[in-house]
Amino acid sequence: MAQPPIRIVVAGALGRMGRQMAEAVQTDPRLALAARFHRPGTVGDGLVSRDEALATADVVIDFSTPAASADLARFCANRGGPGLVVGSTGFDSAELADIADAAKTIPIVRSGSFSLGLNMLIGLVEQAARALDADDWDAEIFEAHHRHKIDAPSGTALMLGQAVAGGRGVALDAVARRVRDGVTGVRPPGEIGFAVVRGGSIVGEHSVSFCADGELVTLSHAAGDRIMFARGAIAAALWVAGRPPGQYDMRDVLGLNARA
Ligand SMILES: NC(=O)C1=CN([C@@H]2O[C@H](COP(=O)(O)OP(=O)(O)OC[C@H]3O[C@@H](n4cnc5c(N)ncnc54)[C@H](OP(=O)(O)O)[C@@H]3O)[C@@H](O)[C@H]2O)C=CC1
Ligand SMILES: O=C(O)C1=N[C@H](C(=O)O)C[C@H](O)C1
Repeated sequence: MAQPPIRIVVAGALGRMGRQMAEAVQTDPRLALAARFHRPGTVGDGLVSRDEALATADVVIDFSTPAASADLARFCANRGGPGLVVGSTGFDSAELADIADAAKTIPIVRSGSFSLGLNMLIGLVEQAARALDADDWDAEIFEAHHRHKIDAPSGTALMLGQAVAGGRGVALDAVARRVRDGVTGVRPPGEIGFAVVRGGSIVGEHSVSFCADGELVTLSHAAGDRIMFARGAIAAALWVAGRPPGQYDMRDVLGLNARA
């Protein structure tokens, strides 16, 4: 017998990704767009309040802001559901702790990128970082995005940084150089550098370069259309519906994480 469609609620509904998500959900026969909500007080014209929306949901897909996503995760955990797919980026440590806490009660898939290609690249970056000695190969991460993006480095760049750090067996926070300006001194070995461009309508470009004396290895990804983030988030929503509580990422959804 055919499965009933999974009921999706879209949060941050008037944003770039919120609009893209609603469109993608509506055209997917496995899903029903149950409701959309935006900021508190923004109702009408197809938007309902958060409380009303959540009452209709199997899964909420949320691309909004770090503060709004952390608040939503707390709220969903307190009411015992629904499960969440969180795409927002730029979280501080308190917001991340709130999400981790909520994931003790509800299932949450959170990723800085819902792109299939980018999540595959993460594994290649980790493998390269493991193989290339950090004393000889300087790791530099580049990202470019549209002029409206408000956080930096991007969530994806930080995921790539985590992959380099993981491959090297170090903590990213201990070796990340997120900004350079002025007389910065000689580059210390083992540092993981970040460079950021903001301009125009660039959807998202990322690369990781390993730079040695006389040679350079670069692994890169370019996003040409936001629709593929929306498709990845849909895959995550289908995967997370009915899962036990826990914090998952897109590599879990794609079966790319080895979990005990
Ligand atoms: N993980 C991934 O694959 C991807 C992640 N992203 C991330 O998703 C997030 C959103 O990106 P994008 O759509 O481009 O940004 P937008 O600014 O276009 O959209 C975010 C929306 O969230 C709304 N919002 C703010 N507070 C609340 C709230 N309390 N409740 C509900 N909605 C709220 C904003 O409203 P208002 O306009 O009124 O401020 C805004 O419309 C960013 O963090 C971005 O980095 C983006 C693409 C892919
Ligand atoms: O804000 C964006 O647009 C994007 N944000 C995500 C990030 O911070 O990495 C993903 C994607 O690159 C687009």
